[in-house]
Amino acid sequence: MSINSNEFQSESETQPTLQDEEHVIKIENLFGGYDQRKPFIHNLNLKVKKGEIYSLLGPSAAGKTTLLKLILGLLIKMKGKISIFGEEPSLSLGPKIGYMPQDLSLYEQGTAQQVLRFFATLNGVDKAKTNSRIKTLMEFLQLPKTGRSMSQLSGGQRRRVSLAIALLHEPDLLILDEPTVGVDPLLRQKIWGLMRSLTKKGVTVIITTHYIEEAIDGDAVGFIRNGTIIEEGKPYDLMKKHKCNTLEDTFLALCKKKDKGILVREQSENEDANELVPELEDPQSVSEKEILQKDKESSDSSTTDFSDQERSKDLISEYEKKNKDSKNKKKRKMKLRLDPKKIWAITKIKYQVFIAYKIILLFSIALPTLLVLASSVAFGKSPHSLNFAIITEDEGLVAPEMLSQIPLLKPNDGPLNLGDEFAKELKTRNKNPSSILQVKTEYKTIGSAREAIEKGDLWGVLYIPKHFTFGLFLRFYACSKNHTIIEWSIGDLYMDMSNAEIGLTIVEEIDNTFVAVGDRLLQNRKNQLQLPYNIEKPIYGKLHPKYKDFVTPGIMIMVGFSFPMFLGSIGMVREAMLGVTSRIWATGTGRFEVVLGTVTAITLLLLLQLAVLFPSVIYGFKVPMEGNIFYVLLDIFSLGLFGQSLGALIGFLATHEFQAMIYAFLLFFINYSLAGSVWPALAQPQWLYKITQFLPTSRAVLISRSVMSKGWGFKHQQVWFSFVIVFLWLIIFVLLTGIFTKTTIKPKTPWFWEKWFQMGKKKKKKKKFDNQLINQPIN
Ligand SMILES: Nc1ncnc2c1ncn2[C@@H]1O[C@H](COP(=O)(O)OP(=O)(O)OP(=O)(O)O)[C@@H](O)[C@H]1O
Repeated sequence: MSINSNEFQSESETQPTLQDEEHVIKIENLFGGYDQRKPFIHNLNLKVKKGEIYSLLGPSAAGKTTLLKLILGLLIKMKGKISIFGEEPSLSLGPKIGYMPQDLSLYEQGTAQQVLRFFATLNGVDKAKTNSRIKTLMEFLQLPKTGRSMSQLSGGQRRRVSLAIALLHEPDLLILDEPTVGVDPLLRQKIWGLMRSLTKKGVTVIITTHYIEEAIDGDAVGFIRNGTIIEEGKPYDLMKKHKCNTLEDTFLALCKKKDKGILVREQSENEDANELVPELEDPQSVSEKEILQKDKESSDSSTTDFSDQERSKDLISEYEKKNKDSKNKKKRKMKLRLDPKKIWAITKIKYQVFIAYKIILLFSIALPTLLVLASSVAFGKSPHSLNFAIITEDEGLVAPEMLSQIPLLKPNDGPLNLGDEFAKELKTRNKNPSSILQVKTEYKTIGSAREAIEKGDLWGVLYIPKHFTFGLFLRFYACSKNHTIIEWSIGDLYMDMSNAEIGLTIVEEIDNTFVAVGDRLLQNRKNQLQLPYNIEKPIYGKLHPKYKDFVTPGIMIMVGFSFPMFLGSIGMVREAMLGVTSRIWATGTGRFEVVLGTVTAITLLLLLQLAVLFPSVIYGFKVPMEGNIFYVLLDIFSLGLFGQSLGALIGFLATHEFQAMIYAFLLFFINYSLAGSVWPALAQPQWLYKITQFLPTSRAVLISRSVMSKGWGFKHQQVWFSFVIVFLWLIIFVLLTGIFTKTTIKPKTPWFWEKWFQMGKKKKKKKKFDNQLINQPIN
């Protein structure tokens, strides 16, 4: 069933709340744009009456979108006056305005209905009305009723969803940036019919369009070129005035007159300042090509009539002063608006994005658990199956009179050969394929074994010399100090030490083998070689601690911190790039509502992650949990919030997802390596340790480790003090997030970069100047 504009109109219950002010939009001497040093919009004046359709017409890059953003308060003006409904542009006007941006500025996930419902909530439309409005608008705009996601709709259908959003809450003012692009002629007519019927009810419409001729149906037209309105008036009046049959010709004629005027003025100023400027009779004498070229040049260089450096400086200082004044005023007026419905709508829409990628969502929930699993499987265990050779040339001790001098040796043992004993013990200890060493017997000379190490076939070789046993006998029982004898009693260990962990493991195994041989031979005095102290049952931890018990709290904290940081930053940048952020601001949704909605969404995800992680860690991987689990939860949670606020700041600073990813990676690796998560922080140089102990991540790792392996709680100084540090960081960063997350379009580059670049430029200029001086020929 198709619905025409009149049917739609009957549904509409627009009750304009306007007083009878004549002008809904009034702009005087406006300067503003993206670059605060070169305001693209300059000296612009415009008036839109209540209940009229005002068409803003101009070539590409004329400043139409920039002007609309200034009207909406999404860009900060530098000078001049903008009044909408008699007020300065502000968020509180959001519900009165329906905005359709030029770009789609919508989430690609979720169905058209879901997206419409989201914006209806942000615009304060109640539930019952939302459904009927969505139904009517979808029928009117010929949108498919099937639950297809936005990404499956055609370009034109998506733009119609975008238009529907602007119309949803029956606003008093419609600001439509090219609403008829991608729409067939029939529907275009319908849209104009709809606008006409809405204006009859008091709604005001400001529209930009590329189809200049469709503006003939509007009430007023403003021709914009190079950031300023060159003429405005009623369409037919303008056509009549410039003796043209179409609006397009009128615009061209106007441009030609203006250009000719400038050319003639410039010429006359140059030739004779007193000569009269001739009246422009024939605008056709300046070609269209010249006009387009001129427009192109001015938009490329972003220069405007207002390009004079000195004036620009005045403007900036005026702008800064004004900004300060308005900030002071705002401070007094500022009210914290927190609408739970809006916050929940933002949380829900974020989930729509997650849910669209189900596999990724499941993976995200399981991610911390998978990381702990990977680390407990792969980290902290001793290396094994290491190829190792032993070459012994030991001739042993054969003289019985010598053997009898060793009182602790078992009698009638026959000749003693410590080299053989050692080789035998080493093989016995490492007989399984998964033992630490794989003892290789094929190497007969030390040269061949060393060659094998060089080739990477062996990790090491132990060489036992010819008089090893004899040398040891003389050294210990005859107490010989002779250098040669001592040399006889020492074997040589050649190692590939390129992998420290493997090297140290082999050395430890050789040490243990020597002790085992000694224990076996000195059987009457077992433990003769044991160190003179006992390691008692540890007060905390286990006698043979596992690395996974150490590393798990660290990994949990790092995931709890970094995941929200990555998700927050990249999500924010993506939304800003899509234009969703400014569209949300335009509905009048406050920054804290957006921040809280996002935080809730990520926090819910964090909760899901913890719900999977904790049982797996405690029951699956058997990591000890000696203390109260609540402290660990609180710890990860606080760090998660900290990660989110850091992510929001990154989102503010970065202008591209790639940039956000680099910032986030940088912060992740700094924290990963300095927080003591996978290696004790006490291994750091002392000066660094003193600094890193104040990182929130270090403190969080310390808390979780203390609670999990020592059972400490709040009463313990280390725990409460660490929580204080974590909370302090959290508060500082939440405040910074609030300050930086502005409801206006963010600067292209962070202010400190800009300062840095300026300093660089100044230095370069100075250097150039110095070079010029140096290169000056000396007369
Ligand atoms: N995000 C931005 N940052 C910096 N400059 C911008 C940005 N967006 C637009 N501009 C510049 O501002 C000027 C006016 O652009 P604007 O988008 O307002 O033109 P427009 O009249 O809407 O053009 P079109 O009809 O092609 O959309 C152009 O020179 C453009 O390069």
